[in-house]
Amino acid sequence: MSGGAVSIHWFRKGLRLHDNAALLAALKGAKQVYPVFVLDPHFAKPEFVGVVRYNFLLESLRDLDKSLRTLGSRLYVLKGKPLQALEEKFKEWEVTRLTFERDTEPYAKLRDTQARELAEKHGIEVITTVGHTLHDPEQYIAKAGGADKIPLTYSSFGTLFRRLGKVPAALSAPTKEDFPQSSTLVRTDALDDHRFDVPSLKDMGYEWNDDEHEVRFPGGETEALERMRRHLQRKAWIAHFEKPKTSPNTLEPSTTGLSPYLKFGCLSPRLFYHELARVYAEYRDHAKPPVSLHGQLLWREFFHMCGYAVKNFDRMEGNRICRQIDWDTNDALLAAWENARTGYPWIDACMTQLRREGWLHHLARHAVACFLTRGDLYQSWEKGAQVFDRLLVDADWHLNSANWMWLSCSSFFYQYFRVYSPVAFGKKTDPSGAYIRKYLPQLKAFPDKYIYEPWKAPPGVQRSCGCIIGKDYPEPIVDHAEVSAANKARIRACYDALKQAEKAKKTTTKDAKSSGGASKRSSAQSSAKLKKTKTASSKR
Ligand SMILES: Cc1cc2nc3c(=O)[nH]c(=O)nc-3n(C[C@H](O)[C@H](O)[C@H](O)COP(=O)(O)OP(=O)(O)OC[C@H]3O[C@@H](n4cnc5c(N)ncnc54)[C@H](O)[C@@H]3O)c2cc1C
Repeated sequence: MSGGAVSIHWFRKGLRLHDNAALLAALKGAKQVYPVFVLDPHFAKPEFVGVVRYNFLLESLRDLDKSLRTLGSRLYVLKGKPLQALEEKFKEWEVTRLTFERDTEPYAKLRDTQARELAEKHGIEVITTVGHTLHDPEQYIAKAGGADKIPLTYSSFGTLFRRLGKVPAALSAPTKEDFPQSSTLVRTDALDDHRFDVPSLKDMGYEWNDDEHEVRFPGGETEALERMRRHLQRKAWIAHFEKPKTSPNTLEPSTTGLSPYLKFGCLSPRLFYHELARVYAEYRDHAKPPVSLHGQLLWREFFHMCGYAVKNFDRMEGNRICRQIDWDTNDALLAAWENARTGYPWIDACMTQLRREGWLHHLARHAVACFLTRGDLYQSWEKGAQVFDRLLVDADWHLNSANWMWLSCSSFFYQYFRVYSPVAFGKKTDPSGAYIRKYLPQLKAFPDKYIYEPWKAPPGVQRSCGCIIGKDYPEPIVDHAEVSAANKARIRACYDALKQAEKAKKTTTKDAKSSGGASKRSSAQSSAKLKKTKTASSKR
């Protein structure tokens, strides 16, 4: 074949054709383009990635393949370790250009550096772009003056965000015409080569059980765009959306439900941002951050920046912004929480929805995260984040870690004395417990009066409801009033100890300075720093 590049566009996140700068770079002046996704069987394990999310991924790949075929191309799904799989194809396909969207998680950053080195060793040009966030996380850091100077409150992040200027416009998807000589881009035999087809769940070692799981969010760009457009048609709803006013226990999501699509990049955050702006332009009194939908995208942006800039963001140790708290370790309590066996119907219904659908409303996430950590069970937020990371269809390393730190009062939010009640919280928006009745059918016959506290129902009522507490459904695993009071005292003691340590450090530094030898070493304990920071808004 004569002149022009032979490109691999490597899809990882960014599973879309619209607003895909790296894909467009692959197409530019190319004589051949291979859109590739590498499935690493190492991660295709229910203990790492739950079946609901894996199914979403495969559906998204199928959708991508279908869309590419309408352009005369296809998706090439390779299996194996990404670097090995790519290197094989570099040689076989005589590749001259590799393009991909930059990824910001620690594992992905290392993988991408190695991929770049490997490609360059083969003399392959590498083009990377940013498309998973509104702005490049590097730009925030540069503007802030370094990774250790990034803002750690939402309001100061808002200032930094504005200093970066306009959010870049979303790019259009390539059309058939953008694929130069599209009919020759892909050898026709490759279109029928089933070696590269998207595998089934079963092929990847997963079992789907209709009794246990439900597809609430079908994967793919097509579905993402349709969902976004459906929401955008409800202009007044978009314009006046205020997150704290949405309900955590409606039977259909009361928020957009776009998180799985943003997580996998089936939907460009820039496209969503600009589409929202068009609606806002029609309403003078539209809602504003932090509670508006733009505000939600800014939370996403803020936490992505933090996760990118702060080392060990997904753990307590060595994480400079995470307060060190003396969490307990009790596997039985953790298992009861994870398996919806706490005896608190509101908490157990949420955990059932999570396992079944891979999704929970934000405030339901608040409720179960608070319950596991500072509220009731006093287990480490890291353990809870790991469970979420496995079960959520929208599991996102940055957002999950950040929100768990928030809810456990380890970072961003410090009002440890404000604890959610596992009884009263859900009742506020769903007094008759329709949500509990859906996810915990064993309780469905209980009168409204007892649905949040079935252990209070007299034995005769329990018998007539066909559910004996302690036999058919657990007794409450802890006494909320008792443990939450004790936990508040424990967190307060941790905060006080950290304050003392900070004070002592300051005195030592002052003494060292006055004796002429100021220590510049910033200890890992600066993670415990108790600056009088303005508490970030709890309205989100
Ligand atoms: C303990 C805990 C863990 C969480 N883990 C994740 C996670 O792994 N992945 C994830 O996408 N979200 C996570 N969230 C944030 C939030 O709950 C979800 O983004 C939201 O519920 C998704 O529903 P939605 O798309 O309808 O949100 P909408 O309210 O419609 O918001 C639109 C988009 O804004 C972003 N967004 C909204 N709220 C937040 C937030 N608090 N932080 C960051 N971004 C936000 C999401 O991308 C969301 O899709 C977590 C929250 C908590 C409390």
